[in-house]
Amino acid sequence: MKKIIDGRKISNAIKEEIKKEVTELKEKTGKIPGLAVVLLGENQASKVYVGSKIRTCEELGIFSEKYHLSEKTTEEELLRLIQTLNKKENIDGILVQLPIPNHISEQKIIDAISYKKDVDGFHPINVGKTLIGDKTGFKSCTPYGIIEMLKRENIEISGKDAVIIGRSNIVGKPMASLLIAESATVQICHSRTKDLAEKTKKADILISAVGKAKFIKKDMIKDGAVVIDVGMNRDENNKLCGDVDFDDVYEKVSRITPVPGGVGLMTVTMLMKNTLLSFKNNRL
Ligand SMILES: Nc1nc2c(c(=O)[nH]1)N[C@@H](CN(C=O)c1ccc(C(=O)N[C@@H](CCC(=O)O)C(=O)O)cc1)CN2
Repeated sequence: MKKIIDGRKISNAIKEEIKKEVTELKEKTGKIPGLAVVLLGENQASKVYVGSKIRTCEELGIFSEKYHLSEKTTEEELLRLIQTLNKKENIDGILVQLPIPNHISEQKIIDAISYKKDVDGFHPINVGKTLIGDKTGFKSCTPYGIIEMLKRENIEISGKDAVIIGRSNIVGKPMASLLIAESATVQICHSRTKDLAEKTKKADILISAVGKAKFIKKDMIKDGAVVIDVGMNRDENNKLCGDVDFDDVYEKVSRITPVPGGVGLMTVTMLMKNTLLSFKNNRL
Protein backbone atom coordinates (compact mmCIF):
# COMPACT_ATOMS: atom_id res chain seq x y z
CA MET A 1 0.00 0.00 0.00
CA LYS A 2 1.07 3.55 -0.71
CA LYS A 3 2.54 5.16 2.42
CA ILE A 4 2.01 8.79 1.44
CA ILE A 5 -1.39 10.28 2.21
CA ASP A 6 -2.08 12.48 -0.79
CA GLY A 7 -3.69 15.68 0.48
CA ARG A 8 -4.22 17.01 -3.03
CA LYS A 9 -6.15 13.93 -4.17
CA ILE A 10 -8.40 13.83 -1.08
CA SER A 11 -8.92 17.56 -1.18
CA ASN A 12 -9.86 17.47 -4.89
CA ALA A 13 -12.41 14.72 -4.26
CA ILE A 14 -14.06 16.75 -1.47
CA LYS A 15 -14.04 19.90 -3.61
CA GLU A 16 -15.84 18.02 -6.42
CA GLU A 17 -18.56 16.99 -3.92
CA ILE A 18 -18.93 20.59 -2.71
CA LYS A 19 -19.06 21.98 -6.25
CA LYS A 20 -21.80 19.52 -7.19
CA GLU A 21 -23.88 20.42 -4.14
CA VAL A 22 -23.42 24.17 -4.69
CA THR A 23 -24.56 23.79 -8.33
CA GLU A 24 -27.62 21.75 -7.32
CA LEU A 25 -28.58 24.23 -4.56
CA LYS A 26 -28.20 27.14 -6.98
CA GLU A 27 -30.55 25.45 -9.47
CA LYS A 28 -33.07 24.73 -6.72
CA THR A 29 -32.97 28.04 -4.80
CA GLY A 30 -31.28 30.61 -7.07
CA LYS A 31 -28.87 31.34 -4.19
CA ILE A 32 -25.20 30.55 -3.62
CA PRO A 33 -23.03 30.49 -0.46
CA GLY A 34 -20.89 33.58 0.24
CA LEU A 35 -17.59 33.98 2.10
CA ALA A 36 -15.95 37.21 3.35
CA VAL A 37 -12.19 37.08 3.89
CA VAL A 38 -10.46 39.84 5.85
CA LEU A 39 -6.70 40.35 5.56
CA LEU A 40 -4.69 42.91 7.51
CA GLY A 41 -1.26 44.01 6.39
CA GLU A 42 1.25 42.56 3.96
CA ASN A 43 2.32 39.19 5.44
CA GLN A 44 3.37 37.25 2.33
CA ALA A 45 2.23 33.82 3.53
CA SER A 46 -1.16 35.23 4.59
CA LYS A 47 -1.57 36.78 1.14
CA VAL A 48 -0.91 33.38 -0.46
CA TYR A 49 -3.46 31.64 1.81
CA VAL A 50 -6.10 34.33 1.24
CA GLY A 51 -5.48 34.13 -2.53
CA SER A 52 -5.96 30.37 -2.35
CA LYS A 53 -9.26 30.79 -0.42
CA ILE A 54 -10.65 33.29 -2.95
CA ARG A 55 -9.56 31.11 -5.92
CA THR A 56 -11.10 28.01 -4.38
CA CYS A 57 -14.41 29.87 -3.88
CA GLU A 58 -14.38 30.77 -7.60
CA GLU A 59 -13.58 27.17 -8.53
CA LEU A 60 -16.54 25.83 -6.52
CA GLY A 61 -19.13 28.47 -7.47
CA ILE A 62 -19.06 30.16 -4.03
CA PHE A 63 -19.36 33.97 -3.90
CA SER A 64 -16.46 35.70 -2.14
CA GLU A 65 -15.46 39.16 -0.96
CA LYS A 66 -11.92 40.12 0.03
CA TYR A 67 -11.24 43.00 2.44
CA HIS A 68 -7.54 43.88 2.35
CA LEU A 69 -6.98 46.43 5.12
CA SER A 70 -3.89 48.33 6.20
CA GLU A 71 -1.84 46.89 9.08
CA LYS A 72 -2.58 50.18 10.88
CA THR A 73 -6.32 49.41 10.99
CA THR A 74 -7.60 49.92 14.54
CA GLU A 75 -9.43 47.30 16.57
CA GLU A 76 -12.57 49.49 16.46
CA GLU A 77 -12.45 49.70 12.65
CA LEU A 78 -12.07 45.96 12.34
CA LEU A 79 -14.89 45.34 14.83
CA ARG A 80 -17.14 47.69 12.82
CA LEU A 81 -16.41 45.78 9.60
CA ILE A 82 -17.23 42.49 11.34
CA GLN A 83 -20.55 43.92 12.60
CA THR A 84 -21.41 44.91 9.01
CA LEU A 85 -20.48 41.46 7.67
CA ASN A 86 -22.45 39.74 10.46
CA LYS A 87 -25.58 41.46 9.09
CA LYS A 88 -24.96 40.87 5.36
CA GLU A 89 -27.51 38.42 3.99
CA ASN A 90 -25.39 37.13 1.10
CA ILE A 91 -22.45 36.34 3.42
CA ASP A 92 -22.56 32.94 5.16
CA GLY A 93 -18.97 32.79 6.32
CA ILE A 94 -16.57 35.37 7.75
CA LEU A 95 -12.90 34.89 8.52
CA VAL A 96 -10.06 37.13 9.56
CA GLN A 97 -6.78 35.73 8.32
CA LEU A 98 -4.36 35.06 11.21
CA PRO A 99 -1.96 36.26 12.43
CA ILE A 100 -3.22 39.82 12.92
CA PRO A 101 -1.12 42.81 14.10
CA ASN A 102 -0.29 42.85 17.83
CA HIS A 103 -2.28 46.00 18.66
CA ILE A 104 -5.52 44.11 17.96
CA SER A 105 -6.84 41.45 20.33
CA GLU A 106 -7.24 38.22 18.38
CA GLN A 107 -9.76 36.83 20.85
CA LYS A 108 -11.91 40.00 20.74
CA ILE A 109 -12.07 39.71 16.94
CA ILE A 110 -12.91 36.01 17.00
CA ASP A 111 -15.62 36.64 19.63
CA ALA A 112 -17.14 39.43 17.49
CA ILE A 113 -17.76 37.18 14.48
CA SER A 114 -21.27 35.72 14.68
CA TYR A 115 -20.84 32.09 15.72
CA LYS A 116 -23.34 31.28 12.94
CA LYS A 117 -20.88 32.65 10.34
CA ASP A 118 -17.65 31.52 12.04
CA VAL A 119 -16.55 29.11 9.30
CA ASP A 120 -13.02 28.94 10.78
CA GLY A 121 -14.59 27.27 13.82
CA PHE A 122 -12.61 29.50 16.23
CA HIS A 123 -15.52 31.11 18.14
CA PRO A 124 -15.88 29.81 21.75
CA ILE A 125 -19.39 28.51 20.95
CA ASN A 126 -18.07 26.43 18.05
CA VAL A 127 -15.06 25.28 20.07
CA GLY A 128 -17.51 24.16 22.78
CA LYS A 129 -19.80 22.44 20.28
CA THR A 130 -16.78 20.55 18.90
CA LEU A 131 -15.85 19.48 22.43
CA ILE A 132 -19.31 18.11 23.23
CA GLY A 133 -19.67 16.55 19.78
CA ASP A 134 -22.57 18.82 18.69
CA LYS A 135 -22.63 18.45 14.90
CA THR A 136 -24.38 21.80 14.32
CA GLY A 137 -21.17 23.70 15.10
CA PHE A 138 -18.26 24.52 12.80
CA LYS A 139 -15.13 22.46 13.32
CA SER A 140 -11.74 24.14 13.07
CA CYS A 141 -10.63 23.51 9.48
CA THR A 142 -7.19 21.92 9.93
CA PRO A 143 -8.22 19.28 12.53
CA TYR A 144 -11.45 18.70 10.60
CA GLY A 145 -9.35 18.10 7.47
CA ILE A 146 -7.10 15.65 9.33
CA ILE A 147 -10.08 13.58 10.53
CA GLU A 148 -11.47 13.58 7.00
CA MET A 149 -8.10 12.41 5.62
CA LEU A 150 -7.89 9.54 8.11
CA LYS A 151 -11.46 8.44 7.38
CA ARG A 152 -11.12 8.61 3.61
CA GLU A 153 -7.90 6.56 3.80
CA ASN A 154 -9.70 4.00 5.98
CA ILE A 155 -7.27 4.53 8.84
CA GLU A 156 -8.77 3.19 12.06
CA ILE A 157 -9.05 5.83 14.80
CA SER A 158 -11.25 4.09 17.37
CA GLY A 159 -9.23 2.59 20.23
CA LYS A 160 -5.92 3.97 18.91
CA ASP A 161 -3.41 5.89 21.02
CA ALA A 162 -3.13 9.36 19.51
CA VAL A 163 -0.49 11.87 20.54
CA ILE A 164 -0.77 15.51 19.50
CA ILE A 165 2.22 17.83 19.82
CA GLY A 166 0.94 21.40 20.18
CA ARG A 167 -1.82 22.86 22.33
CA SER A 168 -3.03 25.80 20.19
CA ASN A 169 -6.70 26.76 20.10
CA ILE A 170 -6.68 26.36 16.31
CA VAL A 171 -5.09 22.92 15.96
CA GLY A 172 -4.06 21.06 19.14
CA LYS A 173 -7.15 21.48 21.32
CA PRO A 174 -9.83 20.99 18.63
CA MET A 175 -7.80 18.05 17.26
CA ALA A 176 -8.04 16.40 20.67
CA SER A 177 -11.83 16.99 20.78
CA LEU A 178 -12.34 15.46 17.34
CA LEU A 179 -10.13 12.43 18.07
CA ILE A 180 -11.96 11.80 21.35
CA ALA A 181 -15.25 11.94 19.42
CA GLU A 182 -13.82 9.17 17.19
CA SER A 183 -12.97 7.12 20.30
CA ALA A 184 -9.19 7.51 20.24
CA THR A 185 -7.20 7.72 23.48
CA VAL A 186 -5.62 11.15 23.30
CA GLN A 187 -2.59 12.82 24.83
CA ILE A 188 -1.58 16.44 24.16
CA CYS A 189 2.12 17.31 24.48
CA HIS A 190 3.65 20.80 24.39
CA SER A 191 6.78 22.83 25.10
CA ARG A 192 6.77 21.95 28.82
CA THR A 193 6.20 18.22 28.28
CA LYS A 194 8.86 16.08 29.94
CA ASP A 195 10.31 13.14 28.00
CA LEU A 196 8.52 13.96 24.77
CA ALA A 197 10.03 11.07 22.79
CA GLU A 198 8.90 8.59 25.44
CA LYS A 199 5.32 9.74 24.79
CA THR A 200 5.47 10.07 21.00
CA LYS A 201 7.00 6.55 20.74
CA LYS A 202 3.72 5.15 22.10
CA ALA A 203 1.54 6.85 19.48
CA ASP A 204 -0.36 4.81 16.90
CA ILE A 205 -1.34 8.17 15.41
CA LEU A 206 1.13 11.04 15.86
CA ILE A 207 0.03 14.57 14.96
CA SER A 208 2.70 17.22 15.03
CA ALA A 209 1.91 20.94 15.16
CA VAL A 210 5.04 22.36 16.79
CA GLY A 211 6.37 24.63 14.06
CA LYS A 212 9.98 23.37 14.13
CA ALA A 213 11.53 22.19 10.87
CA LYS A 214 12.27 18.42 10.75
CA PHE A 215 11.91 18.13 14.54
CA ILE A 216 10.41 14.62 14.57
CA LYS A 217 13.05 11.95 13.93
CA LYS A 218 12.73 8.18 13.59
CA ASP A 219 13.77 7.53 17.19
CA MET A 220 10.66 9.43 18.32
CA ILE A 221 8.08 7.27 16.57
CA LYS A 222 6.59 3.81 16.97
CA ASP A 223 7.03 1.22 14.20
CA GLY A 224 4.04 1.39 11.88
CA ALA A 225 2.74 4.72 13.22
CA VAL A 226 0.48 6.99 11.19
CA VAL A 227 2.23 10.38 11.13
CA ILE A 228 0.32 13.58 10.38
CA ASP A 229 2.44 16.68 9.82
CA VAL A 230 0.76 20.04 10.42
CA GLY A 231 4.02 22.00 10.38
CA MET A 232 4.71 24.65 7.76
CA ASN A 233 8.37 25.58 8.12
CA ARG A 234 11.42 26.52 6.06
CA ASP A 235 14.52 24.25 6.10
CA GLU A 236 18.18 25.33 5.92
CA ASN A 237 17.76 25.89 2.15
CA ASN A 238 14.57 27.95 2.63
CA LYS A 239 12.53 25.06 1.23
CA LEU A 240 9.05 24.48 2.64
CA CYS A 241 9.04 21.51 5.04
CA GLY A 242 7.05 20.08 7.92
CA ASP A 243 7.78 19.29 11.57
CA VAL A 244 8.64 15.74 10.60
CA ASP A 245 11.97 14.72 9.07
CA PHE A 246 10.20 12.90 6.24
CA ASP A 247 13.21 11.01 4.82
CA ASP A 248 14.41 9.95 8.28
CA VAL A 249 11.05 8.48 9.43
CA TYR A 250 9.75 7.16 6.09
CA GLU A 251 10.84 3.50 6.53
CA LYS A 252 9.33 3.31 10.00
CA VAL A 253 5.84 4.72 9.38
CA SER A 254 2.80 2.96 7.96
CA ARG A 255 1.30 6.21 6.56
CA ILE A 256 2.51 9.80 6.45
CA THR A 257 1.34 13.19 5.17
CA PRO A 258 3.88 15.20 3.14
CA VAL A 259 4.59 18.95 3.35
CA PRO A 260 3.68 20.48 0.98
CA GLY A 261 0.81 18.44 -0.43
CA GLY A 262 -0.72 17.18 2.80
CA VAL A 263 -2.72 18.74 5.60
CA GLY A 264 -2.40 22.38 4.40
CA LEU A 265 -4.50 21.75 1.31
CA MET A 266 -7.25 20.23 3.44
CA THR A 267 -7.51 23.44 5.53
CA VAL A 268 -8.87 25.49 2.62
CA THR A 269 -11.11 22.65 1.42
CA MET A 270 -12.76 22.22 4.84
CA LEU A 271 -13.29 25.99 4.97
CA MET A 272 -15.38 25.62 1.81
CA LYS A 273 -17.30 22.73 3.39
CA ASN A 274 -18.02 24.89 6.46
CA THR A 275 -19.17 27.77 4.24
CA LEU A 276 -21.59 25.46 2.45
CA LEU A 277 -22.82 24.12 5.83
CA SER A 278 -23.42 27.69 7.05
CA PHE A 279 -25.43 28.48 3.91
CA LYS A 280 -27.57 25.36 4.47
CA ASN A 281 -28.02 26.14 8.20
CA ASN A 282 -28.89 29.80 7.82
CA ARG A 283 -30.40 30.40 4.40
CA LEU A 284 -32.33 27.32 3.25
N1 LIG B 1 -8.21 32.62 9.80
C1 LIG B 1 -7.30 31.64 9.67
N2 LIG B 1 -6.00 31.94 9.71
C2 LIG B 1 -5.08 30.93 9.58
C3 LIG B 1 -5.50 29.58 9.38
C4 LIG B 1 -6.88 29.30 9.35
O1 LIG B 1 -7.33 28.13 9.23
N3 LIG B 1 -7.74 30.36 9.50
N4 LIG B 1 -4.54 28.57 9.15
C5 LIG B 1 -3.17 28.94 8.81
C6 LIG B 1 -2.92 29.28 7.37
N5 LIG B 1 -3.75 28.60 6.35
C7 LIG B 1 -5.02 29.03 6.18
O2 LIG B 1 -5.42 30.11 6.47
C8 LIG B 1 -3.19 27.68 5.43
C9 LIG B 1 -1.97 27.08 5.61
C10 LIG B 1 -1.42 26.24 4.63
C11 LIG B 1 -2.11 25.98 3.45
C12 LIG B 1 -1.57 25.17 2.33
O3 LIG B 1 -2.26 24.96 1.35
N6 LIG B 1 -0.33 24.69 2.38
C13 LIG B 1 0.27 24.06 1.26
C14 LIG B 1 1.59 24.73 0.93
C15 LIG B 1 1.40 26.16 0.56
C16 LIG B 1 2.71 26.85 0.17
O4 LIG B 1 3.32 26.41 -0.80
O5 LIG B 1 3.09 27.83 0.85
C17 LIG B 1 0.52 22.59 1.52
O6 LIG B 1 0.60 22.19 2.69
O7 LIG B 1 0.66 21.86 0.54
C18 LIG B 1 -3.34 26.58 3.28
C19 LIG B 1 -3.87 27.40 4.24
C20 LIG B 1 -2.78 30.16 9.65
N7 LIG B 1 -3.75 31.19 9.60
